[in-house]
Amino acid sequence: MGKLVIANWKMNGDLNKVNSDLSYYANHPATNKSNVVLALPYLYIVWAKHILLNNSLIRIAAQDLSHYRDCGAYTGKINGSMLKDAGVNYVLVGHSERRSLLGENGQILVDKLINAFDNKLVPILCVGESIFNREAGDYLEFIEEQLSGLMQIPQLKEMIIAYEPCWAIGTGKIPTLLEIQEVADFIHSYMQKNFPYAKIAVLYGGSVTSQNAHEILAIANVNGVLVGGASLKTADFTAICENV
Ligand SMILES: O=C(CO)COP(=O)(O)O
Repeated sequence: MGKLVIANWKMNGDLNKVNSDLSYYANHPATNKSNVVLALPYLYIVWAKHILLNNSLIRIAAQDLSHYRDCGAYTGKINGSMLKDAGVNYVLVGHSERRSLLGENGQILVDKLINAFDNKLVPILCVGESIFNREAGDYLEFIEEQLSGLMQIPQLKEMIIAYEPCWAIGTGKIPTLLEIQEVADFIHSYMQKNFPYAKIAVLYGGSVTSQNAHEILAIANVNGVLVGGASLKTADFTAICENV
């Protein structure tokens, strides 16, 4: 399996954009691949599957799921079984915007991950330090703490960890290649030590562009990229996908 390129549209786009961008990606050899994943707003997922039809290899991710595992009286929530039903393959969990804006952490994230595993979705857990932890030099301890909830998940099998330093998201600032490699190596060895039976991929995210994607994707232990802003422009996202 080649390296993954995952677009996180966040709360952007409309039906016109879904129609035009996905038709374009489905017909472009650089993007019509099973290692290209689009994380769309919930509302557009079923329609996106319709546009992609059966002949497209592109996979769909959701940007979140409920921490309530059963269906029921949870107004506004979306369960893992509904995502599976809609043809979703992957789901983001614990994106730093949700951690900081909505206070998501700890048990809520563990429950979301269990909801994903129980429904055969591959979760993409986002981790990453603030600028304070980076400057204080305790960023690896911080990330280890963010990973520690995984110990509560016996059904952990296949999952993706996205290293997204908060200070690199939407800022145009990006760690050096050695800094990315250090954290990717750290995450791989943590997962190998604690979950030797699991299939793990580690991604980098934060100010990935068509200019820097090539060298980031060349780092051995980086198994792909998670792209925010640059994934909203079809030419830029296609250029990033041309690197894998
Ligand atoms: O948060 C991100 C992807 O999940 C990264 O966003 P940017 O690529 O806009 O920095």
